[in-house]
Amino acid sequence: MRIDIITIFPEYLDPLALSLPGRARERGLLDIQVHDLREWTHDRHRTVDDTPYGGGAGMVMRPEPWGEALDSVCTEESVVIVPTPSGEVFDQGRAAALSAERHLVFCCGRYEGIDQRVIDEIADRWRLAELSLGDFVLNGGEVAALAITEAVVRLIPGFMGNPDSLVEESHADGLLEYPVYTKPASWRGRDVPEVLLSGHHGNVARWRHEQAVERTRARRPDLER
Ligand SMILES: COC(=O)c1ccnc(N)c1
Repeated sequence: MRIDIITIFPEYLDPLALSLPGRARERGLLDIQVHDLREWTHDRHRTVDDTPYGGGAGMVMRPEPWGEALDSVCTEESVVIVPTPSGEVFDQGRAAALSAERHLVFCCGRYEGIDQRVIDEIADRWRLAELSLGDFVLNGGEVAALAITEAVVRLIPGFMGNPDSLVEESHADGLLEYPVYTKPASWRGRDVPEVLLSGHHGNVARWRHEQAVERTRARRPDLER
């Protein structure tokens, strides 16, 4: 998979060089390129924003630099992701679908947003995904691009050292994950549930499923089937 991220704060994406994505890059599973949107400006001040038509506070990102950046980066197989609070809510199912794609392009907006004609241009020429991390506002799309990238690339076949660890994750089966324990068996007077020390795999599996159902019911009734 190749991922291109276009932003006016490229250093915000430095964490992608660490840990999982860094190792996958070395193994050739993943190629991530971060681009400064100002590469596609031509004025002395490298201007990327201007005042909004119709008035109002703040600034809007100009369409020209975005248009040139997308012309330069996108191909016919690109999925162009625009992180925005007004997008569809990103979830594990979407992460799995995106992990099967060959090319993701992230457009990280700042200010009051990107001129709508850029979004319309993307929708006409490539596959557009306007995605939200949830009902809250950030100062820019970079944090969301980091989160979406991590959620997606860890699902790429061959990416995780132990693929078994992906099977019982939260949301993988539509439920929240069960509670986990490790040594010591007793800690500050708190004991590990007996069933987990029993060595009876059937009982352990049953207990874990019951815990996942109970936790989902309590915290995320919207996920209940
Ligand atoms: C500028 O982008 C955002 O504020 C944003 C992006 C994705 N999800 C959100 N909840 C907010």
